Amino acid sequence: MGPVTSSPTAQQGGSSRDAAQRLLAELPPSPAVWCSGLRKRYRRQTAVDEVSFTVGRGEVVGLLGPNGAGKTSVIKILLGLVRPDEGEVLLLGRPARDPRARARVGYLPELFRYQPWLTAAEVLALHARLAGAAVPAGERRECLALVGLADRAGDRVGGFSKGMQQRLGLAVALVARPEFVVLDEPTSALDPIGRADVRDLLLSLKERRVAVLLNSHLIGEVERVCDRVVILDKGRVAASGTLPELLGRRELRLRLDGVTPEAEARLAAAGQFTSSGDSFTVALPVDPDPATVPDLVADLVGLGVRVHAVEPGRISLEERLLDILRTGSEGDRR
Ligand SMILES: Nc1ncnc2c1ncn2[C@@H]1O[C@H](COP(=O)(O)OP(=O)(O)OP(=O)(O)O)[C@@H](O)[C@H]1O
Repeated sequence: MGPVTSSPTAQQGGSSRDAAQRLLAELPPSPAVWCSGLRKRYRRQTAVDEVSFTVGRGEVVGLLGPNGAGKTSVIKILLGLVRPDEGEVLLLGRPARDPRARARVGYLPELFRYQPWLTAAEVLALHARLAGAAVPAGERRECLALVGLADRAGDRVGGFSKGMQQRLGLAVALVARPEFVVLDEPTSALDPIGRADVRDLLLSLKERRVAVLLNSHLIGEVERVCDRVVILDKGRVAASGTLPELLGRRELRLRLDGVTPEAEARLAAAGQFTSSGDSFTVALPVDPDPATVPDLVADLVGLGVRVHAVEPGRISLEERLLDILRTGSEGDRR
């Protein structure tokens, strides 16, 4: 038999494989999470219903909703801990149950307990090993310092307060250099300083392009750190979008007396309004014409209304959330 030479077809195969690999390398990385059409029922209880959303790389997304809305169920499905009845999940571009994807994900569960006989440093070492990551001891110490537990590294977890255990949980979620971090109520046991620390920590993760999914009932916290919000209600996505998209609606708060039916019609022409006693709130378009407010006030005065106060404002995420949950849907639902 003569020497083995690669045939032109094999060379072509090789070069097209190289070209395909180059093309793949140039593609933007897959999102941290992509999920579509998730459904989960527990007996007669629908916990998750047609849920689809994405968390991009480096994005901080807030998952909001009332008790029982399905937030933890969605998180468990995304992490491959609960199998959905329907729907698909890709975690860092791989199926959620793929250990290679899960090794790159940090998770702080809502309810957790670490082995009380281990020290904080041992818990971190254990979790780094479980994730298959070779994290040097110095880096593990830094991780404890990041959550304010530097001086408790050698203490047994059984003697930790609830807040200290939650701080340790955060360190566990971060120790294996994750690309995606899921935090289920990370500040429920923390004091105000601890909450501020977590806020700084989330901002530093954002800077490092680590994606975060944050489930929290502390709406102000979500409003400060999240790029985007997904609101769940009765297992469904009631609304989602960036904060400017969700809070885009501007409001005008007025204190008026002598409001006649004509004046009410004029208010309604400016935007949908609600009233309580002498307080009127008009929902303005996202980008109102600069003349909208002075024209409205001039017309109201012309109609004999006495204008005591005019206060422009933007609604808070909390108000928007309550609005969405009370009306059960959202006008500009995405
Ligand atoms: N393992 C389970 N077995 C039976 N029902 C479950 C289970 N897990 C969740 N559920 C039900 O699914 C629904 C959604 O629960 P889930 O814990 O996902 O809500 P949540 O939005 O995280 O609530 P909370 O804000 O109170 O933590 C609830 O009605 C709950 O009772």
